[in-house]
Amino acid sequence: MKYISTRGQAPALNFEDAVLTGLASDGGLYVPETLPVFDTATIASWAGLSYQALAFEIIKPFVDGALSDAELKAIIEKAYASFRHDAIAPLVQTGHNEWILELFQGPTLAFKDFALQFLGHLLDHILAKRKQKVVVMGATSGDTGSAAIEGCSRCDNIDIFILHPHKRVSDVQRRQMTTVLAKNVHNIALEGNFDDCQNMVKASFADQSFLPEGRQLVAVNSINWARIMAQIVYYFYASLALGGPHRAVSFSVPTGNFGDIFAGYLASKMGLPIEQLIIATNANDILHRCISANDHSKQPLVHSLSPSMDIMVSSNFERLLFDLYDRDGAAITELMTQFKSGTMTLSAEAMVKARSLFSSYRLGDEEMLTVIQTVFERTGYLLDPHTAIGVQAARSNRSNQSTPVVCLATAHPAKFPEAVMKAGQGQEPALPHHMQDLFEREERYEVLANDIHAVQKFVATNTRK
Ligand SMILES: Cc1ncc(COP(=O)(O)O)c(C=O)c1O
Ligand SMILES: N[C@@H](CCOP(=O)(O)O)C(=O)O
Repeated sequence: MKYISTRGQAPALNFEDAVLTGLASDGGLYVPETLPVFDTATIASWAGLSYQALAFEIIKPFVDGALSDAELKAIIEKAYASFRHDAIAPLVQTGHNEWILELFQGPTLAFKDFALQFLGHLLDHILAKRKQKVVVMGATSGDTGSAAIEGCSRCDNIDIFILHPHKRVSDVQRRQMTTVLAKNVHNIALEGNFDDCQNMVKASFADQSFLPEGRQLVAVNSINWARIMAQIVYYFYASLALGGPHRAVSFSVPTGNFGDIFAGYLASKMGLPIEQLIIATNANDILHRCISANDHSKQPLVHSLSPSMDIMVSSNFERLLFDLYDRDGAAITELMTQFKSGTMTLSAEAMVKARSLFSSYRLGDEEMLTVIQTVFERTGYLLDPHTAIGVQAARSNRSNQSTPVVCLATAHPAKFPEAVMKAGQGQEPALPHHMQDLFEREERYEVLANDIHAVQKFVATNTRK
């Protein structure tokens, strides 16, 4: 299977090179040239498989022989061994045909562990085989960073640099990153917002001449195809548990960089019956404005109580646009150039296609707190702020009460005690056992100005010889 760029100019790559390359040389994102499509009988035959066994079936066609079956199985086993629940992604019912898919049972308590545990072991395998050392550079609004550090820090062939917006992530999120004192792990608190961090990472991929000789950058953000690929699995897993593929299921997805919901879109293209994909946003609602009113204009970034979704420029939306524009790389290049100046307008045809599967919703902080409160009062279930936005989006946008709706619980509430306390839940949600001493651990991070030269100098200086 070949991987091609959404902008049509970069060379097509095989799986291994697509994983190591991250951003394409023309500024686009890699996507598979064709998708595997599974028929109903095949999907039905997967009912009852363990999460790991299902992951093998879904990931194997994308890997396309780059790993033997035994190697792929071993990577999957290692990736999910550290999850705290045997179901890996358990479902909990919170209403009539309404389900929460708990994606926070991994080591860093967010859905990012699903892909980053996998990617960490995959990189470990590929780099050891190639005897290659790389530099990982990633941007985080709070969750990708710790999951990437947890996934990659054990790999001696990697030096990892994570940029987070200074003072804009929760204390738990920051400490999950900055208390890892391994010599190959570096945290940069950037005096800017998440979009600044992400821009800087993308610009660094475009010109890597600042790196020491012989090193290349590898992406841990969802610009890396392997991230998206691993996230497709849980859409199939949830659907199979609720009667799929003989019954359609809808999904409500708290959305920022559009990676998670894009994985759901791919699941539907691969044959999984999905009725609705609901894009749930906070006050940084560019995707909601785009789907509801074809208004894809940048607005000043708002700091919300769901900080991981404080994102204005959603990387993976470009991957969807590529499909909406019939995979025309030139059209995407033109759109993205237009967007650089602040806004872009989608064609009427693209809007019709997008709306045939996607709907959207926006929820501000105050309403989000009410959702946490009311769901807790009725069911005893404590939502994190991001998941709460997804739950309300599901309740507001569902077109069919007889279709199960699955709300993706993207983080554990203990990562956001401030918001949960504001919702009036009395006591702070407890951190799991392995994080009990998080606030006693020593921290190490560097505060840097929002200046690409300062950041690149820091990366170059701290990359091990
Ligand atoms: C807790 C949480 N929920 C939702 C999101 C949004 O996911 P995506 O960026 O894949 O749209 C993120 C980060 O992006 C997150 O950390
Ligand atoms: N919410 C994310 C932002 C980065 O998204 P990614 O999926 O592209 O890594 C975070 O927590 O860092």
